[in-house]
Amino acid sequence: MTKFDRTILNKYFIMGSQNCKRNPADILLEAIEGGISSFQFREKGKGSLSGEDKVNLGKQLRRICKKHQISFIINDDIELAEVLDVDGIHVGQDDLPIEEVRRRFPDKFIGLSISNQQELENSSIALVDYVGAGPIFSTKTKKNAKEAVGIKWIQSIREQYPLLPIVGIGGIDQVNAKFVREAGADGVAVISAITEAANIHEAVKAL
Ligand SMILES: Cc1ncc(COP(=O)(O)OP(=O)(O)O)c(N)n1
Ligand SMILES: Cc1ncsc1CCOP(=O)(O)O
Ligand SMILES: [Mg+2]
Repeated sequence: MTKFDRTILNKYFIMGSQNCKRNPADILLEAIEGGISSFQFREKGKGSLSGEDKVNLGKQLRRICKKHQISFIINDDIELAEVLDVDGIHVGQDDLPIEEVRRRFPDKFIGLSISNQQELENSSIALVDYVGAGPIFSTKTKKNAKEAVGIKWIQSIREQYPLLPIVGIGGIDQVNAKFVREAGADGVAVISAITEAANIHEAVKAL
């Protein structure tokens, strides 16, 4: 049983090998040293690994997170959630329905992507531990990402759900992160602001 604590959303690092110009394990270690609060393994999109290679990388990154007591969240891949004994699972609107994820994983924490009011109204928010709100700003990292919704989307969710843990995602960097938090988010979820940084320790600290 992994107890969910909203502070893990503070600096939520997301990465797969397709985001890395060098060894993913080294990047994750440096990000942990810099002060990330959680990690999502998102092996997805052009250049990503599959099959045994994906599992092996997942195991390596899982071990690193366990050693440093950093929450490990799997993106989309329910089968790998079991193999890697993850702490949490993140799914979006086009993934396995949240009711099914909760039924299969009563004791893990679950995050759900919410990009607009319709998705918010049609989702069983009571079943999730947190929501990923975005894309807040435009992103070059995810092809076919939805339209950027701006920080007003965070304000809107916060008004409707005063206690719901929220993490902003999409185009967030060291300059705009503070606006996301000021709008009511518990934290920021980032890929390129860390993976593309020349100095990963400094990049995480500055978020
Ligand atoms: C924290 C967080 N928020 C949102 C997402 C996006 O999830 P989804 O909409 O399912 O898109 P993919 O990441 O699966 O391409 C996320 N991964 N993490
Ligand atoms: C996975 C995902 N979901 C919405 S935007 C996004 C990509 C975020 O990447 P970046 O932090 O580099 O904009
Ligand atoms: Mg998904």
